[in-house]
Amino acid sequence: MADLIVFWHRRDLRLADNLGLAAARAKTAKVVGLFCLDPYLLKPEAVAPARMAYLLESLAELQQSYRSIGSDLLILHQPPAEGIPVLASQLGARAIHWNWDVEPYAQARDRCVREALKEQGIAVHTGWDQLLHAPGQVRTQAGDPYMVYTPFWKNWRSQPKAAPAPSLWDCQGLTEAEQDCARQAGAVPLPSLQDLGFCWQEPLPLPPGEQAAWDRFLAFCNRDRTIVDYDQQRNCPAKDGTSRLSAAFKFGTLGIRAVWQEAMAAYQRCRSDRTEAGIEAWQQELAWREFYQHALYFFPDLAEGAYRERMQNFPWENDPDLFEAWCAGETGFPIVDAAMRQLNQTGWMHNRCRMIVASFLTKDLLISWQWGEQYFMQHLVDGDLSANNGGWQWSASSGMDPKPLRIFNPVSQAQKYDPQGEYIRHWLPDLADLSTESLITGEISPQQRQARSYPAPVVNHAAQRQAFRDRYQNQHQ
Ligand SMILES: Cc1cc2nc3c(=O)[nH]c(=O)nc-3n(C[C@H](O)[C@H](O)[C@H](O)COP(=O)(O)OP(=O)(O)OC[C@H]3O[C@@H](n4cnc5c(N)ncnc54)[C@H](O)[C@@H]3O)c2cc1C
Repeated sequence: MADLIVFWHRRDLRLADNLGLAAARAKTAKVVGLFCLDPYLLKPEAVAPARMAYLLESLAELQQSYRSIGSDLLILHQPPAEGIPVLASQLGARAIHWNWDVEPYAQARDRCVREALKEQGIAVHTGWDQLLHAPGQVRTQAGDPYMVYTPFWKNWRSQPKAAPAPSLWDCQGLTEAEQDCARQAGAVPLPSLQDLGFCWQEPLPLPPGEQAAWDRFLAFCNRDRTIVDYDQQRNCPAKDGTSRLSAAFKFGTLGIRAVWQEAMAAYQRCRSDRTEAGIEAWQQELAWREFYQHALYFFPDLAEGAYRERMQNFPWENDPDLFEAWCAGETGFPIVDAAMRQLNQTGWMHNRCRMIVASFLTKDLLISWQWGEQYFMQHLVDGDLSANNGGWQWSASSGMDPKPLRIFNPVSQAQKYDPQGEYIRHWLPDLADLSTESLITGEISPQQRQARSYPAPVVNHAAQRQAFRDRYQNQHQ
C-alpha cells in the first residue's frame, strides 16, 4: 500500500493551483486532506458570522471535491498541536504537508505542531503558496523589507511569477479500517454554523467554494470584463466595479498564480492603453495584499499596535456612545451610515467606504483605530489580519504611509464618489426621497431627520478635524 501523506489545509481551501498539495501528490497517490477547526480562532467575539459561514461552506465543497477524486477531507475540532500529531500517528502517516502563513499566531501554532510531530517521528514539509512572492523575495537594494508601497510595487511587478501548480486529479483514499482509526483519533463530521454558535442568514457577498470563486473571477476578468474599467469604477461604491473576491483570497479558494496568469492573458489581449490601465490597477491591489502580508511577517508587532512610534500613545477619546453610533450607522453623516449599514447587513463593505468610515472613526470621533479594526474583524466576510490592520493603520495615520496625515471630509468624499447619492439611497432607504444635495452634504433639517428617525450629526467635522490635527501635532513635537 502507498505511503500516506496528510495535507493540512488552512488558507488554501482548494485542489487547484495549490503548491503544497501538488507537492504531496507528486510524492504519493495516497493523499488525504485535513482541516482543523481551532477553538482559539473560532471565538464568536472575534469572528464574523459571515466569515464563518463562508469557511464552513467552502470546507463542505472541498470535502466533496476530495471525495469525487477518491479521497477525503478529514475534520478535527480541537487545538492543532493536540489533534494533528495523534491523528497522524494513528493513521501511520509518513508526513504532514502544509503551506505557510504570515500571521504571528499561525507561525507560533505551526512551530508547536511541528515539534509535536517531530516527537512522533513524523516528517513535516512546508512552503509558501498564498503569495506570488514570498516574504524576503522582494527587498530594497539594501536588502531590507519595503516600508513604502510604491517602490515595493515596482520591484514586485518586475519579478517573474510562477506558473499555477497542477490540480489534484485522482487520489487514493483511506481504507475503511483507516477511516475508523481517524474517527477514534478525533476526526468528526463537519459541524454546522449553529453547532459552532454562529448565525448568518443573508446571502454571502461571494458564493463559497473553489468553483464559485473561479467562476466569479472569470466573469470579472473575461466575460463581463469589469477588470478593464477597474481604474475608472473602483472608487464608486454604487457600482459593481470591483471583483468582490476578497473572501476567496482570504481563504484561498482561489490560487494566486492561476489568477495572475489569467489576468496577464487578459492584459496581453488588450488593444488600448485604457484597458491595460484597468488591468494594471487591479494587479496593484493584489500587490497591496502582498505588501501588507510581507509587512506583518517582518513586523509582527503591527498586530499589537501603531507602527509609528509617535502614534503609540495617541490621546484617543474613546467615547463609547460615539462608538456605538458609528457601529450602528447612526452618526447622522449619510455616507458613513450607509457604509456601516452595508457592512452590518452584508458582511462586506466597498474599499472607498472602508477608508471613509475608518477616517471618520479615528479623525472625527477620536476613537482608537484598534476599536474599528476589531469591529471589522467581527463583521467582515473577508476579515484578514494583515489587510485589515494595514487599512486601519493607514487611515489612522499610524502606519506605513509616507504622507501619514490624511483627514477625509465625508461631504467631499460623497460628492466625488457618490455624486448622485445612489449608494446612500440604497443603504439608507428612509432618506431616499431627500434631494441628492441633502444626502451628500448631510444638510438635512431637524424636522426631516425627525420624520425619518434619522439622528442629528454626532460631531462637527471642522471642529473635530482641528482637534485631531492639534493632538497629532503635539505627538510629533
Ligand atoms: C480600514 C480598512 C480595512 C480593510 N480590511 C480588509 C480585510 O479585513 N480584508 C481584506 O481582504 N481587505 C481589507 N481591506 C482592503 C480592501 O478594502 C478590500 O480588500 C476590498 O474592498 C475587497 O473588495 P474586492 O474583493 O472587490 O477588491 P478588489 O478591488 O477587486 O481587489 C482585489 C483583491 O486585492 C486585495 N486588496 C484590494 N485592496 C486591498 C488593500 N487596500 N489592502 C490589501 N489587499 C487589498 C483583496 O484581496 C481584493 O479581493 C481593508 C481596507 C481598509 C481601508
